[in-house]
Amino acid sequence: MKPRQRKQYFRNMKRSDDSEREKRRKRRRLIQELGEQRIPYLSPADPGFQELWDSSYAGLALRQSSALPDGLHERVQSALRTLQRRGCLLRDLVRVRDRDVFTAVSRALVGQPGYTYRYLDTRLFTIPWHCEGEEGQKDEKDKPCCDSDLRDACKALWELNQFFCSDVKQQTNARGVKRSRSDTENSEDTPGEGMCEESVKDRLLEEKQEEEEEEEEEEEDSGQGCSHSSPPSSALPPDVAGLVQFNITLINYMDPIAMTQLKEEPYYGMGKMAVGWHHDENLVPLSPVAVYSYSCPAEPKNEGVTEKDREGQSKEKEKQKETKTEGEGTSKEELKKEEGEGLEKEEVQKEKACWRVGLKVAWDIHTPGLALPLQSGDCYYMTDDLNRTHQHCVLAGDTARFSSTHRVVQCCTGTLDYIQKRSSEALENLHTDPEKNTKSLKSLLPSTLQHIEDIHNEVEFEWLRQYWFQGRRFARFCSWWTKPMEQMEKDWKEMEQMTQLLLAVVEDENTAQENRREMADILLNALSDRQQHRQTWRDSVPHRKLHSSVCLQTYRS
Ligand SMILES: O=C(O)CCC(=O)C(=O)O
Ligand SMILES: [Fe+2]
Repeated sequence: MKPRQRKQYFRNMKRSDDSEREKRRKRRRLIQELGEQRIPYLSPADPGFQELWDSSYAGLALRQSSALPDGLHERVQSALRTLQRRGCLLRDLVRVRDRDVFTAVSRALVGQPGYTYRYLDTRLFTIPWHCEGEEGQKDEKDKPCCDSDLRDACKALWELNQFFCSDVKQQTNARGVKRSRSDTENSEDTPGEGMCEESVKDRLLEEKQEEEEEEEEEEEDSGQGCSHSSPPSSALPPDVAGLVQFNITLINYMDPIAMTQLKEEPYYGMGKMAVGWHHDENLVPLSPVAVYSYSCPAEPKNEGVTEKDREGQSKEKEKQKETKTEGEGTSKEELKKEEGEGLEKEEVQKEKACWRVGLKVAWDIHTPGLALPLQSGDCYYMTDDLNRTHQHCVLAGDTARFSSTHRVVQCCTGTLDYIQKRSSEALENLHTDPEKNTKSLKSLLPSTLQHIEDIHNEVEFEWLRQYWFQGRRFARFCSWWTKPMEQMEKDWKEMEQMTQLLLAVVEDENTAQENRREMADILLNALSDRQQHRQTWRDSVPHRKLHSSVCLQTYRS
């Protein structure tokens, strides 16, 4: 295991409960002291919105639904509904601030066969998408891994992905030209700068944000950091061939009627959040993200409730209006003023009925935030270094909504291909005597032994355990991962044997004293690391069991 990975594995455990408690206490105090203060944010109806976008959010591009061919909308929307109907979308159990929490949105990962995406300590496994003309990905028995319904759905998402690959590139090029022209014409004034006066409260706010971001950044730093000495091809800039190569899409779905516990956006007062402030993790540096947004009526079971609720709400509003205008002793001016305020409120209400993406500059409380409403079928792109320098959140509207978020994931340690190669590297050190049917270790070189134990941990914690709890949930409708993961479990069992063999060597008094000590050190380190990490998994097993309703195989641990 690379030192960095090791650090990541045990990061959570090293933090003492005390410091966690202290942090929580501090956060609560800051929120209290902040009171009602909010940082301004702009929406399209606000003056200065476009200027703010151009100056502080230039990496963001909106593609209205009309930019996509009609047929594509139909196929993609039907695909998203299929994923939902087939039960492929599930709330993820992720780790935030040392706690296991469910995401408010339900998700599925679709993408290149054999790819995974790791976020917030959870590794998702792709449902493979299918390219044009291809019969579909086959599993090991040469059978299609999904039925035709799902195959078509994944194909539509692949088609959308193709569209994004070329369109993002064009958009970026076009904007680049526009920007380099305007750079020479415009001054560098940032509208809105100084809008928020410095005060003690600002300072507190800043501290609060920094603290939260620190945690988010830390998450971002986790996972598949590619620290290989020579960069693998996947770490190269994403558009070396002149084309952006999105390799996966993370699908999101949420029906706000069914989710009553949504958090309020805390800094700007933007409204209820379906996804809190974050940077997207584990992407190739500077690669873009393309998002398709589809707001739709809620699923049939919820539809009645939704309609009824809305009807009720608007009747209530009407009633309130009536009583007010009829109110005696109200002067004309007062009426006008109230009407004006009412309009303003209604605008805000209308705006909040729509799903929006929120953006803010990271580490900054002076630049106003940006809230961009998304009509059904609209897309937006986050390009250049927007994802690094800014954070985004998703603000829930009134209807249910899907999004398909296309990314270029850092895949140097995240593909099946990669981990299979690592496994074989480790197993090369196992020698089987065909006659006596006994096994032994070929090399006892400390660096080799260390390398093998690292792989052993990686296979167990980054893949097998993740798969049993997260990936296996879709085995009932897609068999792509079933066989390779069974094989991986077999490999892992051999690695367990190798650890036993090493233990025997260390315990054998005939082994040279000097080597024995060194080997014992390596073994002890590896085993205590493994032990700690298994404990962490054991601690979160009850939640994960509930979540996946998958009975864990009697898994040795
Ligand atoms: O749904 C969206 O618009 C974006 C979702 C998002 O930020 C994410 O999945 O990381
Ligand atoms: Fe995101």
